[in-house]
Amino acid sequence: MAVFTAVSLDDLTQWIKQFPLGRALALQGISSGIDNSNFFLTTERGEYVLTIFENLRFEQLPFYVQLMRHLAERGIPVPAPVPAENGELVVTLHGKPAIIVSRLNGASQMDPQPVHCAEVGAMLARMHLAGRDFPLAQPNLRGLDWITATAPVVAPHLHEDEAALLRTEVAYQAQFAAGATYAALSRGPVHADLFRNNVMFEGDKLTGCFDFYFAGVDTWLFDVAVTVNDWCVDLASGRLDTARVRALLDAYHAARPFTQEEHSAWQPMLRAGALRFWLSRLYDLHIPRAAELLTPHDPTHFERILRERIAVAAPELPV
Ligand SMILES: Nc1ncnc2c1ncn2[C@@H]1O[C@H](COP(=O)(O)OP(=O)(O)OP(=O)(O)O)[C@@H](O)[C@H]1O
Ligand SMILES: N[C@@H](CCO)C(=O)O
Repeated sequence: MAVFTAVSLDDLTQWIKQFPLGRALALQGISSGIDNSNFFLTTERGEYVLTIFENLRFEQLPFYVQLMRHLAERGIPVPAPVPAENGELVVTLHGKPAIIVSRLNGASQMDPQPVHCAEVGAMLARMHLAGRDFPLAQPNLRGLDWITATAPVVAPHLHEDEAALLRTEVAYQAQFAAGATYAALSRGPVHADLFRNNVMFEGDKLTGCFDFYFAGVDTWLFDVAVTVNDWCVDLASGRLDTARVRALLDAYHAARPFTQEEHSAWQPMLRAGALRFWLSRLYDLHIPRAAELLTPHDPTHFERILRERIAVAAPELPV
């Protein structure tokens, strides 16, 4: 659980007046999530989510918040930010940037079947296409620059075989990213963290996705790889489940066909997606931040996935 910044209903009495939401009636800390402080907020107008940003700076937020607004306006089911009376989307709460967004219905599907993966694939492709005319640009802040800078910070905490894998994979990814295939990949705003716990379902129907605070401009294929590595994985072994992979990729491909370069880049991108989350989980485990309550995610899950993606050819992209 993570509520890094404590907030009470009393704290909101005056603060909420800058939003057209009436009085705040109830506030409940949300027990999942490791990056921001999140609260379910009930006001006289309805149900919302209040997020206080613990790590992102004020000037970094317009990208995420405007992207959510942009996508919501184009029919992608994402939380719509609520503007304050003065038009601002991001305001200050307890000295930190904060935002109120609409609350999505539904619940996470933590045991996804091909039908759910198809919904996710179709939505992801639509999201990529809807982001093409988004005017703001910010790099993926967990991209290769971050990976290259962070790996040496984490490496001293690792066993030698893990440190060696980390070094080798960072070098492999740096080399791949310098090549012509990588340069030819389609890119744009990507979610970059579209895990099971960031998507809502009602029955088999996807109702929305949230947690855009790792979004950035990167290759669309990286986003697909991150999504497949989570939605289509056998949790015990790290192997990909072919039926789920097929369902997700076919649905994506139907809305936004994969390119020739993307076929060549698929396996390296699956590795890149695994490396990114192995490293961030290692970082959170070995270099923790102060929090009232924090349960770090298990890094060995993504170490297993990375080793598996290096060793085993993934199902190919559809043609
Ligand atoms: N717009 C929303 N509608 C409904 N529920 C939401 C919404 N935003 C967040 N939540 C709930 O809050 C929880 C935490 O949110 P979120 O995943 O954004 O936090 P986080 O700290 O960025 O998490 P992490 O980075 O670990 O995924 C979610 O699991 C979900 O239950
Ligand atoms: N999805 C990430 C958490 C950060 O959002 C993980 O599973 O490591």
